[in-house]
Amino acid sequence: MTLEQLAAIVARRATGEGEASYTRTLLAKGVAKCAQKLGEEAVETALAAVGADTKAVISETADLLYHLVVLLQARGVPLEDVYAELARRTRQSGLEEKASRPG
Ligand SMILES: N=c1c2ncn([C@@H]3O[C@H](COP(=O)(O)OP(=O)(O)OP(=O)(O)O)[C@@H](O)[C@H]3O)c2ncn1[C@@H]1O[C@H](COP(=O)(O)O)[C@@H](O)[C@H]1O
Repeated sequence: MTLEQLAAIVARRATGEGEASYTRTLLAKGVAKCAQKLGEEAVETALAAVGADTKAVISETADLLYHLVVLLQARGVPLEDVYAELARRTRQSGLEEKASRPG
């Protein structure tokens, strides 16, 4: 499952009718609740990262990424815009690398 696939599922949950969905319930609570959940999952991921249980790191990271995608949906920010920002930074750091190389 990629972030794009997850974002597509989350977007469908946001607009779709039908059976109960954790995602739809969370989105209905608004941006502040989604942000709070993201913060909680970030702390849980950080705590897992300094522990010994690698499976916990993976599981908490999956929770974190899911809640990040939900928050972006709640704020109306497309994943593509985040990718574009990452790409912009990559180009910049590439130029800096070249500029700092001797010769
Ligand atoms: N990846 C996830 C995912 N990761 C975590 N979670 C849910 O996130 C919740 C977080 O657990 P917590 O104990 O922190 O939260 P809680 O106490 O239940 O809720 P709060 O009262 O704190 O808000 C759990 O209910 C998890 O099931 C997820 N729920 C959904 N997805 C994806 O979203 C898709 C749509 O899911 P539904 O909206 O449930 O259909 C699924 O097919 C998955 O791909």
